[in-house]
Amino acid sequence: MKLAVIVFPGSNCDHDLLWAAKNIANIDAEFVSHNETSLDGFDGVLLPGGFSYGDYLRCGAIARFSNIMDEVVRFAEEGKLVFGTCNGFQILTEAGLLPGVLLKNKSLSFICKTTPLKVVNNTTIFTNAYEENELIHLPIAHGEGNYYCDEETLQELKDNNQIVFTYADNPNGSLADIAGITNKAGNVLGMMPHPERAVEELLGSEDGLKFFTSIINHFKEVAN
Ligand SMILES: NC(=O)CC[C@H](N)C(=O)O
Repeated sequence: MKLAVIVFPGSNCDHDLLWAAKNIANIDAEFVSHNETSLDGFDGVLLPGGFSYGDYLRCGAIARFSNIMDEVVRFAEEGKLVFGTCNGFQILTEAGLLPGVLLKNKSLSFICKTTPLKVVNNTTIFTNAYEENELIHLPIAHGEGNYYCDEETLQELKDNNQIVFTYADNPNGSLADIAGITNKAGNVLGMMPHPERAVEELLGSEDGLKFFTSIINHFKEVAN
């Protein structure tokens, strides 16, 4: 099993994501430039946080047209693992791979802190190692993390069990306290918090480790 970590101009969590996957969780992973046109040889793709293209127009709005995104769309459609954290989540919504949008935080300020979250769906390929409703602590660092969608979409998210993480203490005004959602098929996850920044005691929390363990569990299951 091998994962690609996409590097966009302005990504700043790409090294954190590769470090967490490769050096901490022992998942084979490699950087892939946004300019590449193929993800052959990879089983899943991770979109890191950052300020791709300087957040111009809207966060993720330009990155969504990168060469590699056709392959990310293909992975999503083929049911392969696709994950985006923070700016990665914004790119996934801009690409139409996840419903809704990320608006400016209600406070209009950039928020950088560790925040409590609830794992409301532990049946996904990204969260199977967590307990249902487990309370975890992960860092957030964003200016535009205020999730919004229309009522019909929210109902669909609820009906299909697509809401995966909710904030226990809503920091940014997100609708229904949403911190992370999947697509309908469950193979694409976007979340504003950073599991990759919480994988070592040194970082203040190890609560992100089970995110990577979940992915390993999933691939073990697929292999059997
Ligand atoms: N850490 C990040 O990925 C930040 C995402 C985006 N630049 C924002 O401020 O919302």
